[in-house]
Amino acid sequence: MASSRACTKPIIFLSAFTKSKFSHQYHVSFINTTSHIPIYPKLSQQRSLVVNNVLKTVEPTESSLRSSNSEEFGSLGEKPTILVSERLGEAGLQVLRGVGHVECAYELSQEELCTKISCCDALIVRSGTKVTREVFEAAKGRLKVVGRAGVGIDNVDLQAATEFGCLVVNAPTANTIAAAEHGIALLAAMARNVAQADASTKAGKWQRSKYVGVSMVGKTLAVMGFGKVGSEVARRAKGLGMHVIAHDPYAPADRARAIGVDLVSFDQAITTADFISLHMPLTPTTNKIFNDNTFAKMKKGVRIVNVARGGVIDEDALVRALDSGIVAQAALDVFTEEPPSKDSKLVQHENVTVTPHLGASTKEAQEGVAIEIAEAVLGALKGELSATAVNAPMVAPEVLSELAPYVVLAEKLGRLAVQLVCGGSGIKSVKVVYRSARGPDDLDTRLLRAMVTKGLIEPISNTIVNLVNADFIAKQKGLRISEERVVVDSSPELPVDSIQVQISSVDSKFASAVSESGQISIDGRVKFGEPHLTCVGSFDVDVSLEGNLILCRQVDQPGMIGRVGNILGEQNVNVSFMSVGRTSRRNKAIMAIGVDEEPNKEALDNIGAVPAIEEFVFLKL
Ligand SMILES: NC(=O)c1ccc[n+]([C@@H]2O[C@H](COP(=O)([O-])OP(=O)(O)OC[C@H]3O[C@@H](n4cnc5c(N)ncnc54)[C@H](O)[C@@H]3O)[C@@H](O)[C@H]2O)c1
Ligand SMILES: O=C(O)[C@H](O)COP(=O)(O)O
Repeated sequence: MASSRACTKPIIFLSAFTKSKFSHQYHVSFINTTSHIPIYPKLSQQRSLVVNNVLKTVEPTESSLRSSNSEEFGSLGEKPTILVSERLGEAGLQVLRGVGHVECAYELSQEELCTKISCCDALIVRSGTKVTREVFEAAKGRLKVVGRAGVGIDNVDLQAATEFGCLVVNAPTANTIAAAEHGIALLAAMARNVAQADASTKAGKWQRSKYVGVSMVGKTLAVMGFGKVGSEVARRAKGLGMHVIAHDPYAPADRARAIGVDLVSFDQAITTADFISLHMPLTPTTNKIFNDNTFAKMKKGVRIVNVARGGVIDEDALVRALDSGIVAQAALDVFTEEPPSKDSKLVQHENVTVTPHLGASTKEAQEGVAIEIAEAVLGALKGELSATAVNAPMVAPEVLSELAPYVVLAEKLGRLAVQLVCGGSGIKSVKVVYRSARGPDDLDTRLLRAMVTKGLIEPISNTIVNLVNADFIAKQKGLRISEERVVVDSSPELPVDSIQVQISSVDSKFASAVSESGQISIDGRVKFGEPHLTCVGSFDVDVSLEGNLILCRQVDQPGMIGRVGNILGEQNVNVSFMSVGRTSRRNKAIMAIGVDEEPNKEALDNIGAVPAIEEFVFLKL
């Protein structure tokens, strides 16, 4: 049950002081697209790409991206700088050049990369650039996004990226077919000794009996990793008349069945296969998963293709397995170390066919990957979160779209709440209570939690918080953020009825913000699409959260509004909203005053000097 109480006390809303609700300072709009998931939280704020939460609505079609210009990054003040450290298709470069300064600098040493990165907002890499923790450190907070023009992100230190609040996006679909075709090319080339026979013939020999191959039809192929590439390889191998089995602990059996493939256990796959094709990512679990033990279980004379990642094979063990004849042949596109050393026994082995990581290297795939990554990177630079983000939670576009105004509310409540704390950095425990008519499983609060966290942390530190690093930063600062869902009887059309932020075990600068249960507590809701503060401690208020806010507690008596209004007016401070919440007639009241400008010390002193005012606080939104 909710520990929070309902705000039931009367509210006096002073429309005479109210500016048009449309003259707000904050605008939020979202981009709805199937290829990009927009993200609100000023992902790139540390580089001032999105100031005052302004995001522009654009149609993120390919054509609009092509025609887009740096105005979409208007708040950056200048075009973003994008470093492309490996060759990228021209179409993608053109998309990038339409909006940013694009520097293509290939084969950089780690030192050179670290030097350049401090001047870059985005970095685009393929598999050849190691984006290590040192690179993120050297970026000094400027790097907002790393775009991996391809699938595998094992060359990017994701943990470091997350800690530095840097989004990592990849382009996971455009090279699938190219990789699958290369897998099949290697399979067939290996089975028929194409590479070896080619070299021998070019050397003037005519060795027809030496290069007798093996047939593929009717043979069992084990596809290890039944994802995008694996399933396309399986489909093609079926077309070659092979019997295809697959191992993938996470793949749905019905997807495999649909293309006539049986999902089997790891051991079943490797013990029964004549050919094994590797298509799993390199992870701590798959690292050297093919080793002396696993080779020993394989059928003698098995043939192995690897277009996934070199690291999934213990390469020394593979040499031993080739020498002993357990593995008859291998065809490898990828290596633990790339490029492999010139005297690599594996590369030089006569039963091994090698290519230099060419799986994704078709013209078509590279153009597709380049466009895919350019769109994802530009989206991230605009404050959107690409659907291909790999170190941030995925939030469905429709969820984001309906949460848009609540996201603003959540950040502002966090921002207000922390300013109510004496010495804000001592906060340890925060609770966010969401009141909603929807069932607990029908509201994704990760984005809201991230924004409350952002609001809580940013005013009291120089850390920039976004959806990528919010949970990490909170944990790092020892801030425990718990969430509570309260089902209320309101419209299920609205995702959230109200949000309450409670901070416990702290003293407040404004004692009236402390609720009866002892925590600093503020509530807000979205009204007319705009965030409003609706409750402070035990007092109901109703003030639009824009500009800045003065909260005063006074003895409820006539003339208070006029007196404070006059003081502010004399200092040319424009009052945008006023609202008074009171406990009972002529008793205690809280006056919430929205002001466009920051009042000077004299104005604040004068407000404090009004005899009926018992306490007040100025809060920056
Ligand atoms: N050589 C190249 O140029 C090239 C090109 C594209 C992709 N790749 C690599 O191929 C691999 C697959 O790419 P994809 O696009 O199909 O990725 P994907 O994510 O679509 O598929 C990977 C599959 O591996 C499965 N998997 C994870 N752990 C596993 C395990 N322990 N055992 C078996 N399966 C496991 C996953 O469930 C997933 O279905 C990646 O390593 C990628 O980097 C290489
Ligand atoms: O993971 C990938 O996408 C492939 O390995 C392709 O890598 P590349 O972009 O370096 O060719």
